[in-house]
Amino acid sequence: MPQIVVMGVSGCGKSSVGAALATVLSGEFIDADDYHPQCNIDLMSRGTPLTDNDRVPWLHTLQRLLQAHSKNTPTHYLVVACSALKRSYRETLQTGAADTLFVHLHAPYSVIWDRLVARQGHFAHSDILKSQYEALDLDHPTAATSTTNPTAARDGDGCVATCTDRDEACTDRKGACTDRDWACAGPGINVYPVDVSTLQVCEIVSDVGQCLGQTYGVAING
Ligand SMILES: Nc1ncnc2c1ncn2[C@@H]1O[C@H](COP(=O)(O)OP(=O)(O)O)[C@@H](O)[C@H]1O
Ligand SMILES: O=C(O)[C@H](O)[C@@H](O)[C@H](O)[C@H](O)COP(=O)(O)O
Repeated sequence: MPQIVVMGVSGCGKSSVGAALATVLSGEFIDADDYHPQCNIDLMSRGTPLTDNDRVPWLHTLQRLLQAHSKNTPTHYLVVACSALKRSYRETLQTGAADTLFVHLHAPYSVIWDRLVARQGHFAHSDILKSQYEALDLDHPTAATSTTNPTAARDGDGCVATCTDRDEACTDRKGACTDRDWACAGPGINVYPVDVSTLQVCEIVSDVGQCLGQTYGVAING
């Protein structure tokens, strides 16, 4: 069974969805938040965004975990909640774990902002959210494009450039690629976009779980 990385900006629901998805898949769950060095936690607690350099050791730790899982041809899924904001980060995570799939939880800025402000007991300060959207480097289409966020708006246009490629690239894995299937975000990177604006966690898990079930022929629990 492959590795599933649940990705997106801080507050999009990675931990909630990732943990629930691992449960219905009878898989293992890892929260990338638990692998940040203390210096990164200190920065984010103060509302200071991480840089590429800050993220490198953290991403390599996660990459080793994904690689170890992939190499052992496991009989269970590994679900990792990790922001994976940039394409280069996703490529790092997939190094040595080419069968890793990504589920991108996305919503307009205002939706996520409200959730972050309401969230209790997390080290990340809501002030990092703007930088998270700015860092988000998407190369796959998403339905939601926020009018308040120029990065997201640009991604909507980016769909035109990527749709043709992803149709072909998906053929290897599934033989077909529709908007409801795993979208290919470039060679070797498969992304499944989910608009989390209105869906509850259980609905998101059901949606992703069904897609996985169709792709891998494995029934999900619940
Ligand atoms: N689909 C959803 N609908 C409503 N609230 C959600 C949803 N997913 C997560 N939340 C809430 O939003 C907040 C952020 O979710 P969390 O899982 O911590 O996100 P992340 O791990 O991406 O930072 C939490 O308070 C969580 O309960
Ligand atoms: O790359 C980063 O800047 C961080 O990893 C960030 O994306 C992540 O989201 C934080 O760890 C906050 O944690 P939550 O995403 O759980 O809010």
